[in-house]
Amino acid sequence: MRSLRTVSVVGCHAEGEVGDVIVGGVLDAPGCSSMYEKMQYFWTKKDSLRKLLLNEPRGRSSMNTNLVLPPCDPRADAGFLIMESDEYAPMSGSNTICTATVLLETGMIPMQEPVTQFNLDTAAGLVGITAECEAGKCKSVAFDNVPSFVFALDKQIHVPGLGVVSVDIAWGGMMFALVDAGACNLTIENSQGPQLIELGERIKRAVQAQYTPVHPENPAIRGVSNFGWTHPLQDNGADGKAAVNTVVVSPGRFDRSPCGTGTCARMAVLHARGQLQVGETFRHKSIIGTEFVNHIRGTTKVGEYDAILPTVKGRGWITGFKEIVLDPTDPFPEGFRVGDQWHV
Ligand SMILES: O=C(O)[C@H]1NCC[C@@H]1O
Repeated sequence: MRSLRTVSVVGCHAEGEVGDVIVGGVLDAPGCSSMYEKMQYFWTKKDSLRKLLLNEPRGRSSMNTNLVLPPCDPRADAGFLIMESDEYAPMSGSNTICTATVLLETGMIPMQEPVTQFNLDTAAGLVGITAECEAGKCKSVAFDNVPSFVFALDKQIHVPGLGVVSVDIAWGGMMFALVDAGACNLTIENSQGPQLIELGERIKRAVQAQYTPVHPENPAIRGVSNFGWTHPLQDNGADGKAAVNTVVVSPGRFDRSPCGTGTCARMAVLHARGQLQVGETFRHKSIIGTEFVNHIRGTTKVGEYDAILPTVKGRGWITGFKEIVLDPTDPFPEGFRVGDQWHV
């Protein structure tokens, strides 16, 4: 067998969402002073790597791959970049949990039981990790995400073929448009999958055409890229507050996890509406019934915006160890997408 390149990958999922982790075979981005610059380097100069790994036949529509790199922030123990099907994400919750789990369980970051704490550098900023560890297993990963905030509540968006829809727009490490599923006569369940996907993508495109949020600290981060369907918040007393959601990840498939960045965007919206206070437990559930357990640590400001400091906790599991290769005669060096599985 011949190979143009070999990439070492540890397979992983967090609460159902695949977040494989590249641990070897890819060199660092040269001359960058931030993870955001490294992200831009890979996106503009090395994007064939993302396509090779995420498109078929090596990938599938519902997966992500993370690239571990040296950090730029001296406070961080490692850096990583997040590759998704249609973009590099500045930050991602499920991918942070996968990356932290792999770093600890492969020994790239020394595991200390019962708790290991370290920092990861991301394109959105520094993220603090607190991992519960026992007998060599990383049992849970809590991450202190970047400050999250609301751009607009109840933004009235005209959606072709549907009419006016009320949309909340918030940053949680990615830009989200959030819509109450009930307001569109939908329920978050697999039997309504096709409608949730089609309408979610349609509303997202309408938002993109009518409103462009810009991150005040990095104006290059602009525009909504993710759409989330929400169910109303439930108050379960001593067990905390809870809600079901599903995020439609581009180009049109469900996040299998409760979506960490979407969870932070939702907590920012709930806090802005007075429905979730600092310190209260918020259990966010996915379409497959998995859960992130979350809270707001405090509040701050980002530019002119009132922001929350969110913490998200979930679990990751290693699924395998793979050597990805590219034979020089393979006719699909950047893979391909097919209309049965991909919204092409
Ligand atoms: O947990 C999250 O934030 C994400 N999961 C896949 C898509 C989002 O990046």
